[in-house]
Amino acid sequence: MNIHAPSSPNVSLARLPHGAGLDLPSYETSGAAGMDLRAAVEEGSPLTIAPGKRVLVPTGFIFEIPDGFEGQVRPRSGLAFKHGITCVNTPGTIDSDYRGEVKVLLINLGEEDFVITRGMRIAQMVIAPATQARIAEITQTTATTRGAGGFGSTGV
Ligand SMILES: O=c1ccn([C@H]2C[C@H](O)[C@@H](COP(=O)(O)OP(=O)(O)OP(=O)(O)O)O2)c(=O)[nH]1
Ligand SMILES: [Mg+2]
Repeated sequence: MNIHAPSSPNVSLARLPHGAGLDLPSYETSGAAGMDLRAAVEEGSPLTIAPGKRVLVPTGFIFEIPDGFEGQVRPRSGLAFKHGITCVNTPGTIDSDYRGEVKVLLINLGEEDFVITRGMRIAQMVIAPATQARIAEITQTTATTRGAGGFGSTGV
């Protein structure tokens, strides 16, 4: 179902023991920006998020994202709209040199318990270009029309 541009980066996934049998993260439509991530919670032991609480949900995979790219973990709008489930730290940042399991930090902003079962698509990951800037300290900044104006300085 995925359509790859010639410049699409290769992302390799290593399956952890508790990810056994799970479908790989996948793009659900040909133009989907994010691949859906699935919950690697134990079969028969669903994870319940009470209202106002947060949980770290395992995905069962280690990602190898190539240099020059990052993974952005974002909420799914359906879960957010229907149940108030979102990512606390959205977008979560997955560094290209990270070799731990990707986990999703969810919070329940709804009014009811939300139950996460094995294989449930809980969030999505966008692979995006990321650069490291050359950082230098200076003593004087260049003048601009905006200057220090911000936070609504240009009007509504
Ligand atoms: O939603 C997330 C966010 C991060 N991570 C992993 C991958 C990322 O590369 C690493 C560190 O993330 P981040 O830099 O956001 O966290 P930190 O609090 O700054 O931790 P660290 O000191 O390890 O960088 O944690 C996840 O699995 N899920
Ligand atoms: Mg960090």
